[in-house]
Amino acid sequence: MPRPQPDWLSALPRNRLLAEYSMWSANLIRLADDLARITPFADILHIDVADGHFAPALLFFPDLVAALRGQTALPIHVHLMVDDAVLISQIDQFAEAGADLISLHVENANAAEGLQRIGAHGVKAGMVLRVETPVARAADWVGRLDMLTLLGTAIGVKGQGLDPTAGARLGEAQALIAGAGRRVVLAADGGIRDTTVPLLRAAGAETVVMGSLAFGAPDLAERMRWLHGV
Ligand SMILES: O=C(CO)[C@@H](O)[C@H](O)COP(=O)(O)O
Repeated sequence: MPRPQPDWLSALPRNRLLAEYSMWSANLIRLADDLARITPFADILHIDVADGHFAPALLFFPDLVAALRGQTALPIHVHLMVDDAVLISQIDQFAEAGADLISLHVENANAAEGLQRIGAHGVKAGMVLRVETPVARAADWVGRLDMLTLLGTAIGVKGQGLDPTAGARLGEAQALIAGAGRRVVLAADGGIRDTTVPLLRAAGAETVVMGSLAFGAPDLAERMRWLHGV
C-alpha cells in the first residue's frame, strides 16, 4: 500500500472543510469494513491514544496504526494524550508504526523534546490544547507546527456537547496562526455535530474530527456532501 507523499498536508483541498475520521468511533469488530466504507470520504484517519491518566480513556496502540498503515494510503494522525513519562517512547513507537502526523499536548512538560523527536522521525508535528487551557499557551509553538487542534470538550471522552467557548477559542488560534510564518492547519476535535460544524467552520476550523457524525450517518455520502457545503 503506497504511503502519503511527504507534502500530503499541503496537498489537501483548502476550499472546503477537511474530514478527519476518528477510528475510536468506528465499529471495532468490523474495522476493515468501516475502513473500506469511509476511505472514499476521509481526508485523514485520526487515532486517539490515551493512557488512562493524562486522559481518562485507555486507547489505541502502535500495532493498530501498523495494521491500518498496511491497508490504507490515507494519512494517519495520532493524537497522544499521555503523560510525559511515556511521551517520547510513544512518539517513537507510533512513528515507527507508520503515523504521518503526531500531535502532543501543550500541557506536556516535555513538549519541546517531543516536537523535536517527531521532527527527527520525519513526521509532521501537531499540538493539541485541552478545552480549559488558554489558547495563548500555543503562541510559542505555532511556528513549529503543521497542525493546531483545539479540543471542544473535556479530554478523552466521547459523545459530549461542544463547550460554548469553542468558537471564540478558534478565533484566537486563527490569530496566532496568522503570525506563525508557515501553514498551520487549524483543527476542531470534540463536540462535532451537525448543529456545531457551521459555527466551527465560521470560527476558522479547517478540519473537524468526526466521530459519531460520520460513523453514525445513515447515508455517509450525503453527510459528506453536506459537510463539504458548510
Ligand atoms: O476524541 C474525540 C472526542 O474528544 C473524538 O475522537 C471522538 O471520536 C468523538 O466522538 P463523538 O463524540 O463525536 O461521537
